[in-house]
Amino acid sequence: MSQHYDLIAIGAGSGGLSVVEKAAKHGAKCAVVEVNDDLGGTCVNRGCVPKKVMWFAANLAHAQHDAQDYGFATVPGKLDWGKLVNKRDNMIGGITDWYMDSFLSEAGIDLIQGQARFVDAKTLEVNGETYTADHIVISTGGRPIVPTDIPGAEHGISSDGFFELDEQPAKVAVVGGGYIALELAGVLNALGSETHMLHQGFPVLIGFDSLMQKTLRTQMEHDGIVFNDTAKIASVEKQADGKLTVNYADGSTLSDLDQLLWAIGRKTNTDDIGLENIGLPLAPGGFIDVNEYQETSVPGVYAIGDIINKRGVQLTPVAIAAGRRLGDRLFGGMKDRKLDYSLIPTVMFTHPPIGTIGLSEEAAREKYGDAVKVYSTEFTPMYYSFVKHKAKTAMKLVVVGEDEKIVGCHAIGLGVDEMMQGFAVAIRMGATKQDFDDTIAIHPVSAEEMVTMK
Ligand SMILES: Cc1cc2nc3c(=O)[nH]c(=O)nc-3n(C[C@H](O)[C@H](O)[C@H](O)COP(=O)(O)OP(=O)(O)OC[C@H]3O[C@@H](n4cnc5c(N)ncnc54)[C@H](O)[C@@H]3O)c2cc1C
Ligand SMILES: NC(=O)c1ccc[n+]([C@@H]2O[C@H](COP(=O)([O-])OP(=O)(O)OC[C@H]3O[C@@H](n4cnc5c(N)ncnc54)[C@H](O)[C@@H]3O)[C@@H](O)[C@H]2O)c1
Repeated sequence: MSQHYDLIAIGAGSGGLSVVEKAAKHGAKCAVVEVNDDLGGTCVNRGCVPKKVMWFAANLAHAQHDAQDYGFATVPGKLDWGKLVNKRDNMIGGITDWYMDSFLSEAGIDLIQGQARFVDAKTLEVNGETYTADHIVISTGGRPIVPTDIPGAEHGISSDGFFELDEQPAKVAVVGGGYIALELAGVLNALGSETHMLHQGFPVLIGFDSLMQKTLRTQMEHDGIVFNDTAKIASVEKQADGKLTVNYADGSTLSDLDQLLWAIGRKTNTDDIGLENIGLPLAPGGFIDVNEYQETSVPGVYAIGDIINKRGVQLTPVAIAAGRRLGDRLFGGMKDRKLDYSLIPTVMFTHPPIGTIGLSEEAAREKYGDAVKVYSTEFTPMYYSFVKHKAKTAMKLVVVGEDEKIVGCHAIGLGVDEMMQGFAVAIRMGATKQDFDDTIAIHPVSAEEMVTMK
C-alpha cells in the first residue's frame, strides 16, 4: 500500500524545503524526498553558506594587509586552512542537524530518504516503495559540470570538490567566468593561493553591466590573479608528483598546479527521475518549463528553483520565494499568489563584491533605445585613504523616460553587498532618479554616492 500525501517535494534544498514548510503550515500533509544524507541542498552544503564563510576569511586576509597601513604592527598571519574548514563544516553540520532533528518534525513533514522517480504524475517510487500525492513539486536543483570532452578533465575538481579540500592549494587554475569561478578565484587568491583564471575569450560575467565587468576584472588583476582569456584547454595531465599540467590547444602549458577547478556552469538533476513516465519534456539545457504559477505541462506537477527554465534566477531566495508562494496558492487559499521574477537583486561575493538589480546599461539600451539615460560614478572609498592596495568603487543607475524611472542599479566596491537590498525595495516600488536625489545622503559612507549622482 502506498502512502498518500497532499504534496511531495522531490529534493530537500532551498525550494523543496520551502514549499513543504509553507504547505504544511496551511495544514497540508507533506513529505520531502532527498537522495543525499544531508538536508538543505546546494546552498547550505555546497554553495552560499560555506562559500560565504570562505569569503569572510578572504576579507580578513585583505583587512590584515590594510591594518598595517593603518598603523597596526601586526604582520598578516598564515591561515590554518584545516582549522577554518573544520569550523565551517561544523557550522554546516549544525544547520543540517537542525533540519533533520527539529525543522521537519516540528512542521509535521515526513522525510523520505532516497532517489525519487515518477511512476505516473501522482506516484513516486523511492527505494522500491511507492508514495502518491495530489501535488508533486520537482525541486531537484543542479550539480556542477565537468567537461567530458577534455582528456584528463577528471583530475580537476568542481565547486563541490572545493568545499572538500582539506589543504589549501599553493597554485590553482579556475576555469570559467561566471559567479562561481570569480567568487572562488577571489577567495583562493586572497587566502594566498597563486590563482590563474582560464576562460575562452568571452568577457567575464556575461549579462552583467559592462562597468561591473570592467571594474572587477581590473581589481582582480590588481590583486594578482592571472587571466588567460584565450584558454582553449586541450588536455589535463597528472604528473608523477601529483601536480597537474594544463595543455592548451596552441601547444603552451600551465604546470605545477595543485588543483584545477572547473566552474563552467551547472547541469540540472533530471536524469533518472522518470520524466518520460509522465510525458514531461525537458527544455534545452535540461531545464523544466513552467508557467507563472510554477506549473509544468503535466497537471499537478510543478517545478521550482534551479531546475526551472529561466535565465539568471538560479538563486536561493528565488527558490525559497517560489516555494512559499506555491504553498500559499495551493493550500492557503491565495488563488493568485505567484512569484514576480522581475527585478531580482543579487550579490556576487567577489573581492570587491558586486550588487545588482534590474537591467544592465547594454540590456536597457537594447530594450528602450534612446529613452535610456545613465548616471555613473567611480571613486576610491575613504577606507583606502592610507591603504596602498586600493579597490575602486563604481556605481551606475540606468534610467528610462522623462520621469527617469530606475530600471537598473549596479554597484561594485567595499560594502555594496549589504547596500543593495534597500535600494532593491525602492526600485521595486518604482523609484525615479528624482526620488534618489530627494533622499538625504548618509555621510560618510559609499552608499551616499547612490543618491548624489549627477
Ligand atoms: C558554489 C555556489 C555558491 C552559491 N552561492 C549563492 C549565493 O551566495 N546566493 C544565492 O542566492 N545562491 C547561491 N548559489 C545558488 C543556490 O545554491 C541555488 O540557487 C539553490 O540552492 C537552489 O535551490 P534548489 O532547491 O533549486 O536546489 P538545491 O539546493 O540544489 O536542492 C536540490 C536537492 O534535490 C536533491 N535531489 C536531486 N535529485 C533528487 C532525486 N531524484 N530524488 C531526491 N532528491 C533529489 C539534491 O540532493 C538536493 O539536495 C550558489 C550555488 C553554488 C553552487
Ligand atoms: N552569489 C551568488 O548569488 C551566487 C554564487 C554562485 C552561484 N550562483 C548561482 O549559481 C549559478 C551557477 O553558477 P556558475 O558559475 O556555475 O554558472 P554561470 O552560468 O554563472 O557561469 C558559467 C561560466 O562558465 C563559462 N564557461 C562555460 N563553458 C566553458 C568552458 N568550456 N570553458 C571555460 N568557461 C566556460 C561561461 O561562459 C560562464 O562564464 C549562477 O548563475 C548563479 O545563479 C549564485
